[in-house]
Amino acid sequence: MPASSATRSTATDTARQRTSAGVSFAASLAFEHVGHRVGSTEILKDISLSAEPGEVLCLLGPSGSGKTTMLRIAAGIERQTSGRLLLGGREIAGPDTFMPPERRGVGLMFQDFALFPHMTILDNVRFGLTALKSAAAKSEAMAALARVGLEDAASSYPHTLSGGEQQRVALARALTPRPSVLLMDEPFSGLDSRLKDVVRSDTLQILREAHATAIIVTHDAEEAMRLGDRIALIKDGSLVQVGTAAELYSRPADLFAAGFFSELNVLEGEVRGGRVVTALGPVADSPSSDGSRVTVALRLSGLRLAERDAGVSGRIVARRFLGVVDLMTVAIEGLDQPLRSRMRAGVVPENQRDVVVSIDPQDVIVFEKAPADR
Ligand SMILES: Nc1ncnc2c1ncn2[C@@H]1O[C@H](COP(=O)(O)OP(=O)(O)OP(=O)(O)O)[C@@H](O)[C@H]1O
Repeated sequence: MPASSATRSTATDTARQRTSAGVSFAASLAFEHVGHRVGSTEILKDISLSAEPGEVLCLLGPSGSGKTTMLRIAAGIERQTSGRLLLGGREIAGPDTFMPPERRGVGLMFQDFALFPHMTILDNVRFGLTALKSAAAKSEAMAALARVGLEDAASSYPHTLSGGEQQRVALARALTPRPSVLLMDEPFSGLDSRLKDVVRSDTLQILREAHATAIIVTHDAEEAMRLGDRIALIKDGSLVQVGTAAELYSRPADLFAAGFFSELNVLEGEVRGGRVVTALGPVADSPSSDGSRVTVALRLSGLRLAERDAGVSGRIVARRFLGVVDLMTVAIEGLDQPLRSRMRAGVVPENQRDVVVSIDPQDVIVFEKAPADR
């Protein structure tokens, strides 16, 4: 009898019970100067990027930046118009080469999971194992279900499973043929936010156990930070920056990259005597010569408001309680636009309007070039 989703163990329980996957077929996947054009539209521009064996690489970028197109090219569903693609160092697509999708050993998992509704969970998982005899395929598929903690759901149908369970079945199905690289397009976007956390950490653990190379597309910076060994930030078909979460957060390549990882106040600054000076006073050191114009990004958490202290005077013009923090908008003399601050809730008394504004140097990022140059 099929197990009902109510009697099945939770994702957290199953994370403990799962059998571990001794799969190790990871390969590197490299884009070398890949460009893609459809008619007169340039969708990808000279992308060079490599996912190393066993690495989880997140492709992060706004809607329409070209992330899905990169996955489609990697899978062989689409052929790039310039550049080369290498799998384990071997060219699989280039000016004179094109290996068809079924020979690449690259797995694909899309956001809607795409389970076949009329097939049992077991049949869904063994669907990709056409090369194996029936008994071997069944035991491989059962092992894959055990890996995601859903052995007892084998004879159930997809609609009886929760969103998180369906996602784990889709992951089992994608991993069963032991792809050398697994490509995942927004795999958690259909899950509600509480379930997302559990399923994401389960997925990461399963990918680690399988030693799989994975490229995961997301438009959510926090998701990329949680999952990726490295993050590749894409904008308008170009690679903006690639690095660890800490590198992208602390040393963003430009204002766009900085704004993708935190909400910002943006100020104009000028270098005077080796210091960047803004309407909030000196905010950072600078190697640039006196008189250079710079752009200063200040994370909202770095704008401190106090009743009294050293700093410039400001007036709170709007305030919103967000639970852990208060989001406050503060007008400052000499600045056309008010600035925003996120501070621990209640630190600034509710009736306080006039405040002293100072900054936390850790939350200041200086861009030496003017935004127009970017
Ligand atoms: N076959 C096509 N013909 C014309 N334009 C296309 C084609 N495929 C993609 N595009 C365009 O290329 C751009 C990149 O699309 P892509 O789906 O790769 O972006 P994305 O970053 O994955 O976006 P999303 O997060 O919204 O899925 C978009 O502007 C899209 O409209």
